[in-house]
Amino acid sequence: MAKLFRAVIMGPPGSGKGTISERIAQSFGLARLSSGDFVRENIAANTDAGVLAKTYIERGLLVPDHVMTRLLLPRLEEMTRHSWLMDGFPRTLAQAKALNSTCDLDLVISLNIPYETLKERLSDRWIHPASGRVYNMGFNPPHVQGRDDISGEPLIQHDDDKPEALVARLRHYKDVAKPIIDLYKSKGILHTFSGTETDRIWPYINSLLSTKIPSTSQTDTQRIPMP
Ligand SMILES: Nc1ncnc2c1ncn2[C@@H]1O[C@H](COP(=O)(O)OP(=O)(O)OP(=O)(O)O)[C@@H](O)[C@H]1O
Ligand SMILES: Nc1nc2c(ncn2[C@H]2C[C@H](O)[C@@H](COP(=O)(O)OP(=O)(O)O)O2)c(=O)[nH]1
Repeated sequence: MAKLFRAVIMGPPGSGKGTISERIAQSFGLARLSSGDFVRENIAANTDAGVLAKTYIERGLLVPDHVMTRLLLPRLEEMTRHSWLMDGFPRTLAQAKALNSTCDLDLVISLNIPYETLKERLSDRWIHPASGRVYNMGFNPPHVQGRDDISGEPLIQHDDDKPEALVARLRHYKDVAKPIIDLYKSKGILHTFSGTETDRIWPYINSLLSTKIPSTSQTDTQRIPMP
């Protein structure tokens, strides 16, 4: 069996984590894991952690570390035979340390995107809440305006994607991400990509991963469902 590969993608809101994760999953056969999807699935399934998480999300807060780790780490432990890419976790140093004690990461991708670019993208971001599919009216519009391509269901916009909420979100990201980035830098696994366009960043990520994942089985591409 090819060596397993574990990676994390980090970046401020709107930096392209979801878009790039999708490309990586498709090109390299990694399972794509999203902490936001896990949270939403747990809320939908009414699990204890989901019920607790909902009380924070409804108030626009991050879910506390102990809830996130309780939710995610058991899932990662089940994935001993999968290569994966995680989007949205860790978001705090405590989460990074908890992840560290569960598995050895091979690589961390950090996206460094200018503020003006983030603002433009997020004001144009529409989401299909059930699947997490993301659209941008300029970059990747849905086939039918306001409707998800696969299900035909309505798309929504998050309140916290509005410009007035964005400054605070970005400041918060910078504060909490810095120690995590420093940690991964010191481990020698951090790779930072800067730019204003995903299509221009992607070839660099693609060629880096081509050197790191020479022969993963291409059969694992999937969004992992809840048990
Ligand atoms: N690692 C985490 N730690 C704490 N809360 C989390 C974490 N991941 C997700 N959440 C909670 O779930 C919500 C949805 O997460 P998700 O990553 O889908 O969206 P987001 O916060 O809008 O991120 P982005 O804009 O960067 O895509 C978050 O706003 C937060 O409340
Ligand atoms: N105009 C433009 N929009 C882009 C580009 N890359 C991604 N987008 C869009 C897709 C989304 O609507 C929005 C944010 O991207 P995302 O992948 O959801 O980011 P993230 O919040 O998961 O980090 O920006 C890009 O390169 N140009």
